[in-house]
Amino acid sequence: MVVIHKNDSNLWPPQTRNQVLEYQKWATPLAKKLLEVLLKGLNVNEIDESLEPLLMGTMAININYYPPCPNPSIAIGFRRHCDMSCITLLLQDDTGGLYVQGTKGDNWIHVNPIKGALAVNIGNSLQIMSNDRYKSIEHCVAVDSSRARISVPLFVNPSPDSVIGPFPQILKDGEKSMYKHVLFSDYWDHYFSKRPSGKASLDFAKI
Ligand SMILES: O=C(O)CCC(=O)C(=O)O
Ligand SMILES: [Fe+2]
Repeated sequence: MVVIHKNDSNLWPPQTRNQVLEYQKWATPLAKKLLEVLLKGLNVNEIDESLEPLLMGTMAININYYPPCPNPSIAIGFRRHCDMSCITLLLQDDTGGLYVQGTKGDNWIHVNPIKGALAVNIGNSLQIMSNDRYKSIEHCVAVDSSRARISVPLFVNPSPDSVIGPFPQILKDGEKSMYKHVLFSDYWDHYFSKRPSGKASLDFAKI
């Protein structure tokens, strides 16, 4: 697994660096457009220079490889979790194996791979900023007994020095804030040190 953000593109092995950077370049305006559509629903009409670091200040791309597993019933490819991002654009091959939690929280739904399509997940940061109007999606990955799988998530994250909390536009009419304002890098450190399962990863910011 390799992580890329603004200034560390040199960490990518030369064999994949150009393709990864090209993909990131292609996906950035798409991510912005998707965020703009989502933010319109929160009465935020434009992602201007002041909002850009908050919503998409850090882009990270992972390449996940899941080898075939002889006994999938006792193994997991990726444990249940919510991403820390605002949104995640997920490219997957045709093996399948990604499951998302249904809205009632009691059933797993398989995300069938569709050629040429990206799955778009809401992450914890957008749930916090939207004061729960948008819900981060809990997901996990099962392994296959005979086929390998590759997925390429692009995480659209706040910059580490962003302070995230519900947008003032949402709270202006007296709506109760569900979250405190937290420094994204503190939240990130907590998430990766404790690895909280599923939706419990929102507790750090909950009031
Ligand atoms: O492999 C996948 O489809 C999902 C991977 C994932 O959830 C992640 O990297 O956060
Ligand atoms: Fe994920």
